[in-house]
Amino acid sequence: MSSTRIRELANLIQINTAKVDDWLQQHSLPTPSFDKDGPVDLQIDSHDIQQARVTAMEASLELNDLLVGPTMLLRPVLNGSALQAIYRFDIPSKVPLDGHVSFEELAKQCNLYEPDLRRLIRFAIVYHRVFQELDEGFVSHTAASRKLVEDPNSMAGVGAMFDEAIQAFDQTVNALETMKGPEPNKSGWNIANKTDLPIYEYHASRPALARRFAGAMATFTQGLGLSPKFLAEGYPWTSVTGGKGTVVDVGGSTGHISVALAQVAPGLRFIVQDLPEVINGTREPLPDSIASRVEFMEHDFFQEQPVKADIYLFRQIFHNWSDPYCIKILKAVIPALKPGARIVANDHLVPRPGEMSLLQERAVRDMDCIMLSLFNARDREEKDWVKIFEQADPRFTHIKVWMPEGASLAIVEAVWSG
Ligand SMILES: C[S@@+](CC[C@H](N)C(=O)[O-])C[C@H]1O[C@@H](n2cnc3c(N)ncnc32)[C@H](O)[C@@H]1O
Repeated sequence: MSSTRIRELANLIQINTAKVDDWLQQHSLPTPSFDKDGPVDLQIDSHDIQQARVTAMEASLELNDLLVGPTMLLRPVLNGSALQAIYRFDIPSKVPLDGHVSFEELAKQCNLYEPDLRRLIRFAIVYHRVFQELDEGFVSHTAASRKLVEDPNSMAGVGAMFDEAIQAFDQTVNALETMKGPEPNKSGWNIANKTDLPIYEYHASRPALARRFAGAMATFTQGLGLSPKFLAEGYPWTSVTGGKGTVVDVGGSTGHISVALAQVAPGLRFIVQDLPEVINGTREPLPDSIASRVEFMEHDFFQEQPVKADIYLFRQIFHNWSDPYCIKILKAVIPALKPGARIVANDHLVPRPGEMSLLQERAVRDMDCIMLSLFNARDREEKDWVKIFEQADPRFTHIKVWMPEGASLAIVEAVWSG
């Protein structure tokens, strides 16, 4: 098998970590650990061993970045200004896909002071691997920055995260301190945007923001374990419906999930419901093979559900709302439910401590805290899911929660026994 960069890095990590470890043992120094009594600093006074330590650290960072991949590298670090500027001034489209552009020229095109633009770009280069500077003073693309040119949803994701969400994180503790209650307009996002409107109502009169948010949703479903295939393969769509029937994709945004599901369940019809500004905004193009089975409909899920269906899918909906609002959403579906109809939710499942790997648990805690900052809402543990169904109506029965193999989102199912 030929050597690749990732194998080379793994070797570097192996060799240099062994050098550090041998040296620490020879000098009877404690091994690094997160234990309460573990060493606060590694006391390495040998230049060579210090060098081995740095080599192992850098190789592991590069290996991490290569294995994580460009999409995930576009996610936040502590300072979001570089990616915010890249979004705000649409910098990726100003860098030629082949060749390069000077900082001076780029600054002119963005109407920015060149030293400021240069430092922001250099931050993005080292933190996000967005752009590179192969010749000093000249900017060219990397895979991540090219993705921002070629994939408008990725660019929308950067905008939603760095030109909207990150400002809400800053205000979250202020919101917790000064605003009490379950309402969706009591969040850090509300303080940051100086508005009493909840985020979706605020977006309603700002179609560009609504489109950006919908585009961001579509790109964030490309993360590890978030592919629609986990929902498509992890739920028995065909057996539950006898192979034909209707699925309402409530809050289905661009329809990207229904498009994926329609491909695995050829007998099912899908109705994607969302707010008017989303339904009339960016829509997923429908492949010919499924176009006749996927429809779009304006519907506010706090109003009575107008469609009688077999399954009502709520993917990443309930985590945008606090419990009393989730209960209202469920109650609004009840008039349309026939016995045996299913509610299927697809959301993160908050684990008990230690139940998931560190990386998985970080992803869930990350999303849970984003829900807090933007919506004054939350992700839920299994018992919380059971509780909201029981509180909405005791005729929701057979409540089951499971995690498809490799998925990041759990499937929650309740059957209407009405
Ligand atoms: C987090 S996104 C999830 C989108 C999609 N289900 C997915 O999994 O990608 C939440 C969606 O709920 C929609 N939404 C918010 N309030 C709504 C309401 N009152 N009625 C219908 N849809 C709403 C938003 O427009 C958005 O598309």
